Amino acid sequence: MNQFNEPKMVIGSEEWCAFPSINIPAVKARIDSGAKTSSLHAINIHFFTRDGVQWASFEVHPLQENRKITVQCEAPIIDHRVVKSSSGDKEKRPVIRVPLAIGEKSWTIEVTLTDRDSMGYRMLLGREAMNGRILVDPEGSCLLGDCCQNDLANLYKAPEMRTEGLKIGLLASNPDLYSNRRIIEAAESRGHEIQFLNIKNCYMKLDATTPEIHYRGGRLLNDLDAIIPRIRPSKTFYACTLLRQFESLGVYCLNTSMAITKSRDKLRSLQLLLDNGIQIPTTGFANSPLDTDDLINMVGGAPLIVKLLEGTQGKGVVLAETRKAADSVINAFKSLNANILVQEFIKEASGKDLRCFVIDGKVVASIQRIAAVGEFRANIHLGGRAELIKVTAEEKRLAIKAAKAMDLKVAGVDLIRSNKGPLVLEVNSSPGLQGIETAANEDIAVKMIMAIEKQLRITSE
Ligand SMILES: Nc1ncnc2c1ncn2[C@@H]1O[C@H](COP(=O)(O)OP(=O)(O)OP(=O)(O)O)[C@@H](O)[C@H]1O
Ligand SMILES: [Mg+2]
Ligand SMILES: [Mg+2]
Repeated sequence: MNQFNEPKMVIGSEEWCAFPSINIPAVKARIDSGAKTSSLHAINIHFFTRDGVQWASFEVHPLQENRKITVQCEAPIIDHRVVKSSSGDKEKRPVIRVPLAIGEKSWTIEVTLTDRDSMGYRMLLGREAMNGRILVDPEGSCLLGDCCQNDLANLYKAPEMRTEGLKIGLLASNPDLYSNRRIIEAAESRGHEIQFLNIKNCYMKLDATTPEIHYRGGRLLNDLDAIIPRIRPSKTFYACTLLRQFESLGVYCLNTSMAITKSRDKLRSLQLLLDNGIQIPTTGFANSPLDTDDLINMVGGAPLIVKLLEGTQGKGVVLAETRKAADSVINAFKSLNANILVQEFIKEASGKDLRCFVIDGKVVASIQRIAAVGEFRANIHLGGRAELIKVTAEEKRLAIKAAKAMDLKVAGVDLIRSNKGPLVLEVNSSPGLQGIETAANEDIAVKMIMAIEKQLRITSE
């Protein structure tokens, strides 16, 4: 018996509960008597005043691994508390007081609001909320009843739970490109509705309460489930701004703005690769032509590679065979105010490199690119040819690690085989499909669509 003159309820280590007053009919909570406070996954928290009291509006994705179902909530804020998370980080969080429904019972508890997206559970029930009412059987799970997919579909309205029939936007510049045509085909073949969104025709309204994205002519782009960004380098800045807007509207972006920004900055991405223990060719970078001499020494002298930071398709990559040539090329670029990096030349690669296509932490296809005769750059656009290759386990691991270092869900990782082992040259966030689909005979576009389906699927686990 407890102070309420009722027997205590026995619950397991995870249970379904609900917050009816904020329209959350079901959320699976991790029961953790080791934690003092309870917390609920909340994003886009905005504070406002109502009748002289501080309130917050926030969004909850109540189901694990599902960002598609969003509940819009509002509640008065009773406090802001510093909470130490399980990882030891301190965070100041708003606190709300809401009735918790669990099993047949309901009582009011205090809950802190925080972004728990990276955690397994959308809610954590701590001991303060359980005091006097609950006994925990750590071996048990969902002792008060489980919720199956059907229950959840009913609770959160069935049409929103489908993983077919997603509305996908392909954010790119040219609908006729092979890669874009293939992505559109693949999405349609899997029963989704996909629309081509030309980056230059999208514009946005920044506003705390009603942020929006419009398409030329005024059409509101507000009901998309996912965006596939395919962004050419020259459009990175504007397209990433658009992507951030989509992200803040809760639209799932196959590659995030943050990941694309990281990988597009050649120097930053090389630094990030090194930070993650990934080998790259020795690289030098300097601001002033006065340091050219030492810069050349740093990468082991000539022959060496000079790369324009904004280059792509191999266009800004130059091989300087002698020290004199290196010196003049570097100084010529500098005098044009071009940003360059200088890199050790991996001669033993003999004009070959590897492209590993990574989707969702797996290498789905790999090709070897072989430079045209008399050329050291293996780019297909420069006459290189692609052939299927079986990459080693180490190379696969390296490619996966490199994509992860950039947080890219979809990445084309370029590797080069050196005497020191495989080195990463770069990580591309919008890797082309033509060369690799043809050589590897794989439907990579469909795999990209399936990664979205997986992300937006509903799980009751
Ligand atoms: N340090 C190096 N040593 C030897 N060869 C290199 C080196 N760096 C680049 N290359 C060759 O030049 C090609 C182009 O270089 P890189 O990939 O860095 O440039 P890019 O312009 O970004 O090309 P893209 O983004 O289209 O793949 C590589 O695919 C590789 O074949
Ligand atoms: Mg590149
Ligand atoms: Mg490349």
